[in-house]
Amino acid sequence: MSKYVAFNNDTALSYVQELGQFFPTDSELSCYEFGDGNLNLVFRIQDTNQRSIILKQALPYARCVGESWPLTLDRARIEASVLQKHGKVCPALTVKVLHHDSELAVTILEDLGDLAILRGELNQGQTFRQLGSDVATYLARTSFYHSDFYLSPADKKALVQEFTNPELCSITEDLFFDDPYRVHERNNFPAELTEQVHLLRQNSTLLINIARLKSKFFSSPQTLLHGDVHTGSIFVSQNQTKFIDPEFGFFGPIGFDLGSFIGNLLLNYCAHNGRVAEAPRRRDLHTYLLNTISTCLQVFEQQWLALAKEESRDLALQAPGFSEQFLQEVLQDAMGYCGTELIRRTIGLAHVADIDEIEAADKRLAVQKQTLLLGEQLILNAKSCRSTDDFYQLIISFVH
Ligand SMILES: Nc1ncnc2c1ncn2[C@@H]1O[C@H](COP(=O)(O)OP(=O)(O)O)[C@@H](O)[C@H]1O
Ligand SMILES: CSC[C@H]1O[C@H](OP(=O)(O)O)[C@H](O)[C@@H]1O
Repeated sequence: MSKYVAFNNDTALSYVQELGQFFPTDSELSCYEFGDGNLNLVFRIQDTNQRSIILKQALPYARCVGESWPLTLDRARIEASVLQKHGKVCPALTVKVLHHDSELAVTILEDLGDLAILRGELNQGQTFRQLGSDVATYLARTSFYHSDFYLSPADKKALVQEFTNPELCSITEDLFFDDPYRVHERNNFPAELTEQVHLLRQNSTLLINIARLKSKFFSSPQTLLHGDVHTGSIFVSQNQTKFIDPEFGFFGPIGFDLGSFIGNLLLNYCAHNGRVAEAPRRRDLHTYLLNTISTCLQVFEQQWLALAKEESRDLALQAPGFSEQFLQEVLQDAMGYCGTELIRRTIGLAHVADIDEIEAADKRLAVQKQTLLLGEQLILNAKSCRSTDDFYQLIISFVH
């Protein structure tokens, strides 16, 4: 019999007290639930001396929809294990796992409450100098050390099995590659976008590119991805960056995480057109976002190629020039996935606050038209991207 039970504030608190590991004995503890994500419960347990931990628990369904959308509890195991694997190769940029119980689908994490979620900060016009290089470092190190360049074929195949994540992958497969391109009740966009959406769905070249991206998502186990790199999955301060929430993790194409991240910066870029009235301020924020994208691409490339040169263990993959060729394809994939993130966040089920919180309907609509068009252009032009500079110049040519 399963011991699973969904916690409330009281039972989460008792569970932590029984573990007896995180606070001095006789501490006066309190607990409250404050999750704002689409899927899980998140509790903070704290004492009266500023000590606190986070308890995250998966529900047997998607929290944002309810029991009508059942969802595997195994996502908690996947999330904790990805964090442990990524934390080994990139400890400074990964939230720490303090405890995990797969049967209860519970993970206890370090409390990052001194930092803030990146999406909210960007929406308030905050900037973070180290963001582009930190994200690049996380993506380069986690993707390289879980790739065929580094792992033995046997270890890699065992890990691919351990991180098979069919139910969560199926959500991504539906929301990124199917729903936006067909009529579906999960989609969500204003009537004024109908004509643009209709044209998008009739673009046969676009649909072939979407098919290519989905096919690669299905069957390209290049590395252990985070699987859901958006600006709501990154905590930041002026001197720290921490990744959380990799429950969509699985072995997939390296370009998926990189493209998702850049897609979220571009969603924020376009949203500023509807959020920030003063032109000079808007220009500064746009410049910051473009510089962050440029830094992220360059540092990712530098670090990935350096790791490939110094740490590759597979003989054939060390052939001179191969890692550069491999990386070029990663960049093309990233540009395509970046486009799919822009489109699905505009007309699919899961939107972003960057756009949805724009109060004036006409300004919001103008932003939605821009993100849809930008997404389409990035997907259509992905194959012509041969370098990080090409990637950056293509973005510039579409946003200006
Ligand atoms: N380690 C943490 N420290 C502090 N707050 C956290 C931590 N992990 C999650 N949270 C809070 O809980 C919210 C939801 O967490 P998230 O992991 O994104 O949940 P979901 O899986 O439901 O998307 C985050 O936006 C953040 O406010
Ligand atoms: C019903 S899942 C929709 C969407 O939510 C996930 O993000 P998060 O849990 O971090 O809010 C993921 O991006 C899914 O595509």
